Amino acid sequence: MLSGRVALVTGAAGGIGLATSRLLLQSGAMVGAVDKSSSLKSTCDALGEEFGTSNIACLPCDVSDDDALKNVFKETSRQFGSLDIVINNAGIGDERYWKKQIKVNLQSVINGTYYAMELMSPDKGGVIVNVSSMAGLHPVSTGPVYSAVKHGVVAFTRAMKENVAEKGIRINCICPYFVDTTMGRAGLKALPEAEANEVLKNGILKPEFIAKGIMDLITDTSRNGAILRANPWQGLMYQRYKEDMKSKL
Ligand SMILES: NC(=O)C1=CN([C@@H]2O[C@H](COP(=O)(O)OP(=O)(O)OC[C@H]3O[C@@H](n4cnc5c(N)ncnc54)[C@H](O)[C@@H]3O)[C@@H](O)[C@H]2O)C=CC1
Ligand SMILES: CCCCCC(=O)CC\C=C/C=C/C=C/[C@@H](O)[C@@H](O)CCCC(=O)O
Repeated sequence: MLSGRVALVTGAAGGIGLATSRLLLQSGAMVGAVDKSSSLKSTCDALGEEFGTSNIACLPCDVSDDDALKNVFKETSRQFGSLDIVINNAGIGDERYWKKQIKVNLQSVINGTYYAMELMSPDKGGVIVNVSSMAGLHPVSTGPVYSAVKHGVVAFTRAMKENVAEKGIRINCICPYFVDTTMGRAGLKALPEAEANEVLKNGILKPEFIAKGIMDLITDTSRNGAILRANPWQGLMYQRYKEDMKSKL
């Protein structure tokens, strides 16, 4: 389905980013895997074993370092000959380091979007998917700065739809509920008991389910500026805004 397409995934060493990288490779894409984790190399080696070493580029990088992020975007395009898909996924969820949250969870998404616009070819139908959170739609008292930056990811994605469309690119966003990853488990642990029990009652999503939602945003060429919610009781569902209703009248 994505044969010959080139993707860059940030936060690819684990969790949602790893699940998304695997699904992209299974679908025939080549993947530039970006992460600051020391486990990135072993992850890429394993993916190379399974999908072919020529289809994966291991690109260590701290996405909050603007120049380093720009370099891995350029390297992905250089190594594979183009850049068609960008998944701005890397993120942290720790209010003790709230300034770092702003840099990792929002600044890197903005930078990644602009770098993608510079490198994507206007006639190849590029697509950017930004990973926000349910906290990007519903403020969470235990994560005020996390909520703020994730709201920013949603707003930035929606605000950029016309700007990217001028370059033949689409930009979309996914907002997951709790997902069974390192961050998700830590976030759950940090909740007051009653709230944690509520989350467990609602259910925890699998990273592979979010990867499928991201794939939908990549392959559905009708979607630009779309906000896709992912929760255990409704599955994948597009957020509706009044301009969507107007356009449907
Ligand atoms: N797990 C969950 O419950 C939810 C997660 N999300 C979002 O999904 C995205 C992925 O999170 P998960 O896979 O759950 O977390 P995770 O912690 O399992 O994976 C995040 C990956 O990003 C990498 N990373 C973190 N900071 C980085 C930096 N400065 N530079 C490069 N790589 C960096 C980590 O090394 C890790 O491999 C994040 O943006 C998160 O906010 C959204 C909603 C729910
Ligand atoms: C600080 C670390 C957070 C861990 C990673 C996440 O982002 C987990 C998800 C964060 C927030 C969840 C918010 C839940 C809100 C509920 O009150 C409910 O109203 C959600 C409604 C579901 C929907 O709108 O689809």
